Amino acid sequence: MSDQLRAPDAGPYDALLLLSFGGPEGPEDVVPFLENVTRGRGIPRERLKEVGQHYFRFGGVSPINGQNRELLDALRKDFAEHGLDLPVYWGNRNWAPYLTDVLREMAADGRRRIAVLATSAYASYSGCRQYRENLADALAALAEEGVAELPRVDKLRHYFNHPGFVQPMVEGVLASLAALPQDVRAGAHLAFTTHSIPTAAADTSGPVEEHGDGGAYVRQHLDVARLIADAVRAETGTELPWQLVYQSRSGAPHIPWLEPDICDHLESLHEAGAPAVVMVPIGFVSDHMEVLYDLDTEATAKAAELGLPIARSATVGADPRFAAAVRDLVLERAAAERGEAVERCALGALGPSHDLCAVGCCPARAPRPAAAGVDSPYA
Ligand SMILES: CC1=C(CCC(=O)O)c2cc3nc(cc4[nH]c(cc5[nH]c(cc1n2)c(C)c5CCC(=O)O)c(CCC(=O)O)c4C)C(CCC(=O)O)=C3C
Ligand SMILES: [Fe+2]
Repeated sequence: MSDQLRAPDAGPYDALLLLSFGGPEGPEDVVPFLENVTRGRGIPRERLKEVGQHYFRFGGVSPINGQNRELLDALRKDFAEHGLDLPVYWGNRNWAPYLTDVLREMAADGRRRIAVLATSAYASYSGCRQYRENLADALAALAEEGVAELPRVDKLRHYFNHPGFVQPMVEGVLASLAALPQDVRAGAHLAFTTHSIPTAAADTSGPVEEHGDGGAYVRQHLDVARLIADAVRAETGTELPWQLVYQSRSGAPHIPWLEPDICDHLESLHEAGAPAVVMVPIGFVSDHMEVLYDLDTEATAKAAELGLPIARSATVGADPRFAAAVRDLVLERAAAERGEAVERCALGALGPSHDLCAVGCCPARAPRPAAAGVDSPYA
């Protein structure tokens, strides 16, 4: 049989779990959802009221669940088209379908070795370890219930620099530039945006060797921003000025978070005479609430007030190239787990991210058990 026809081997994995944030599906879900998200996180009441309003503006429905359903469809379609016989499940950290429930279902279906794709592409406590803690919590809950054989969960590596994540965003930027008025296009600024996090969390993001000065979180985002800016220059022949900026700040005002905020950045650009801006939300996998509210609503209104032409480029969402990248990540990890030599696909200067988080990678403020790392209590 030719290579093309041989079915790809996902062994030892017998399932893929799409693990996401979760979001409300109606007005009555909003407050309990926010309580789930912020339990023990010290978010001021005022901020919660304000974020609740963002959801109510959209009928209490977060777009994230619909986007995950589309991604599930894209993954199943891609796997079927490539002869990869691997069932795909979906569970969330903060809303139904809950992670614990889906892992219980997977165990009952006889799944023993699960590859996990988190809908978060970069290192950080919020984007990586917190998902691993929730996996450990879910396994602990199943053990408590007396589930005899707990499945083993392996979280797939960070994919911020995988071409299947980067290339759709390059196209998105080109499309946004084309949508700007012709006379301002050539001078447009690219504002790459991601979720602000406390500077202390950024500085300790990634493995211990990468701590300090924004840590792996900032370096990974800068690498992706540079890759996209370079690809756009190669395509348009114009070097557009760019900067990495932040959005969706939360937490108490006296705690430092990554800055500048996108809205302050728009003001500075306007003052400096920038003719137009494309916002590029590289920190997010789909157009969820942070993108629809903080960029498409708030920042877009700020730009209108300044008279600054603005566009927002697409996130990868359910792009077939992203689905193919997920297949690549599963097969890469499967081969590595079988002890085979693997080629790991990665663009940019940083190289492919690690499979297993080391001790001290993206530490929590208060240490808790986390699965899928070198010190996981669930081997
Ligand atoms: C790095 C990062 C990502 C990207 C990685 C990833 O995707 O995981 C992300 C994604 C998301 N964050 C989301 C929602 C929220 N995040 C909050 C709060 C926080 N996020 C933080 C960080 C991140 N968040 C942090 C440091 C906090 C402060 C509280 C704490 O220290 O933990 C709050 C509380 C209210 C507020 O303070 O904003 C909400 C409601 C949704 C769902 C959106 C939807 O419904 O469509 C998604 C995808
Ligand atoms: Fe968040």
